[in-house]
Amino acid sequence: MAETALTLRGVHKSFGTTHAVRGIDVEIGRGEIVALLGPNGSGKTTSLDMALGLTRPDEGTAALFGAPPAEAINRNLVGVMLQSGSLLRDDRVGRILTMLARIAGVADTVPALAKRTRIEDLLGRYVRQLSGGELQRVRLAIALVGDPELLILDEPTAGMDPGARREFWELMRTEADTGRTIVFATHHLNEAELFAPRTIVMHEGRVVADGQTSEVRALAASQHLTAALDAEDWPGLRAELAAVLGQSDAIDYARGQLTITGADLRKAAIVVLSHEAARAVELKNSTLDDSFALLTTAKSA
Ligand SMILES: Nc1ncnc2c1ncn2[C@@H]1O[C@H](COP(=O)(O)OP(=O)(O)OP(=O)(O)O)[C@@H](O)[C@H]1O
Repeated sequence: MAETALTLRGVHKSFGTTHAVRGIDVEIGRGEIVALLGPNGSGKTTSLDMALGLTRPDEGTAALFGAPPAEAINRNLVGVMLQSGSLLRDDRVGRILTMLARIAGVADTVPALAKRTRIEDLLGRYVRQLSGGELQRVRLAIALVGDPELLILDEPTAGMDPGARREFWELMRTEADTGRTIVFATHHLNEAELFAPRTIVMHEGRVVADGQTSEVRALAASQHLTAALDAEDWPGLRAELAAVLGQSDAIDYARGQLTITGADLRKAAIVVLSHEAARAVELKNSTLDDSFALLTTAKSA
């Protein structure tokens, strides 16, 4: 079998006037765990749908294990947990799983699968009786029915509280340890950091970063420097700062408050600290979400 689990080559997709995916190239090797990160509407779902053959690209090609997506899916190589697609509310969890396992020819594996995904006590429940977190665990079990090589998850923890989210990633860790390839879309940088060695960042239909999650994180790392300053002191300090700030650093002064954002503001901090008029000087590292915003806006500018 091909060493590459998922390939998107030069894919574009438009919906009417919305150019949702603008020529992306992605190759994911077997056994990799990859986070697909991006804000709402950045093209994550459309890209995964194209990889799965659910949406046809306007241009470019998609392949799973070197073959057309439908072929890999028919061979039970792929398990999916999509945002769309609901389960029959008036059916019992156990019946749904058994039915799907029978179709896949693995009916005898349901008890072990239920144990692994911690849904044993849910098997007798109706789908309509499940909480959001329970439903997602059931959907994960369904994705795992055919013991797929590749697991594709589109925002699997959407709507979960922090406890359910933590439990979900614990389950996923067990699945990852079996050597499965896992690709998941998320809005949460911390999920990428905790779980995926590789992160692909999408913004406005393009890949704006692709690499080791720690590198992507470092690329986006930023600092914020804030200080209080009277308006008459601002021109003098601005002149001093001009000598130490880089082109990509953003500087703003309004209503007595100075704010600077940049990758490394240590020199600027020394300048501001040594300026007598500046008060309440603070230098902070950005939060993960700040970094993400900086990364995506910087690339689209
Ligand atoms: N079937 C569709 N018809 C019309 N527009 C669509 C359709 N599917 C997606 N779009 C548009 O394409 C763009 C990309 O959407 P997509 O769902 O791929 O983004 P996303 O990154 O997965 O977003 P989210 O994080 O909100 O799920 C958006 O502007 C969206 O409104």
